[in-house]
Amino acid sequence: MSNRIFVALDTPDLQRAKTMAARVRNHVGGLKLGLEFFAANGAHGVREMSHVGLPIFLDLKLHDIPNTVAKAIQALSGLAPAILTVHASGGQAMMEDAKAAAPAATKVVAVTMLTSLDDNDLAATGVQGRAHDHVLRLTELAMRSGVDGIVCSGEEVEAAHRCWPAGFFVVPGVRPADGVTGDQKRVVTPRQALDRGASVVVVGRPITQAQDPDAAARAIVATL
Ligand SMILES: O=C(O)c1cc(=O)[nH]c(=O)n1[C@@H]1O[C@H](COP(=O)(O)O)[C@@H](O)[C@H]1O
Repeated sequence: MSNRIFVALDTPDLQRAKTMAARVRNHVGGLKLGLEFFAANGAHGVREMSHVGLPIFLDLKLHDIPNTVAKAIQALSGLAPAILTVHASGGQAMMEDAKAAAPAATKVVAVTMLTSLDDNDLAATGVQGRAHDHVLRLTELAMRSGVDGIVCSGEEVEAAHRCWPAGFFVVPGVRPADGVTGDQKRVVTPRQALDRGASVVVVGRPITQAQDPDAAARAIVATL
């Protein structure tokens, strides 16, 4: 994949997602469709977006008992996304069953700790220690379970990559140097994320909420 930017099309509006994809398709390597899009448009919407001709990252962050996650993935398998997310905190058996249920060509990646959380948020959930250590523990668990990789922030990706050299690393929560962070807390630039070992970076609002999304996407690509 020459362009390693996936644009997050976080909208419930299929037409808006199509229009945005058409505007930026020459500047990004793939489209990420998440809960907001899927709740409104379902499998039909994902099929429509696949006509754009870019790899689809279906980000549903599945997190349930192993049987339920496996059956959900089987139900989605006709969509054959390039990338699909589950939560690493669902545990090893859940990740093993998720990988077994997914089409061979789909990379199953496990979300470690959301980029919208910091050390204090982690403590509030009852987990002792730093975000960095929590991410590395979950990275090892994901690696043992046989999934293809993880989602983490740019703050941990270098260490995670060292611990799992063959892993596939998705880094969201990236912002251009002058970007508004919004609800993201563990933030780096797209360039830093890739330099530190990200396989792909996810960029949403810095492109989709820009006055000129094509120019914003081009400007990010120019920094890489
Ligand atoms: O799995 C993800 O893609 C994800 C994990 C994570 O820890 N943080 C995170 O922001 N994301 C997703 O990445 C995208 C980030 O969007 P922006 O903050 O608008 O760039 C959203 O679609 C989130 O759902």
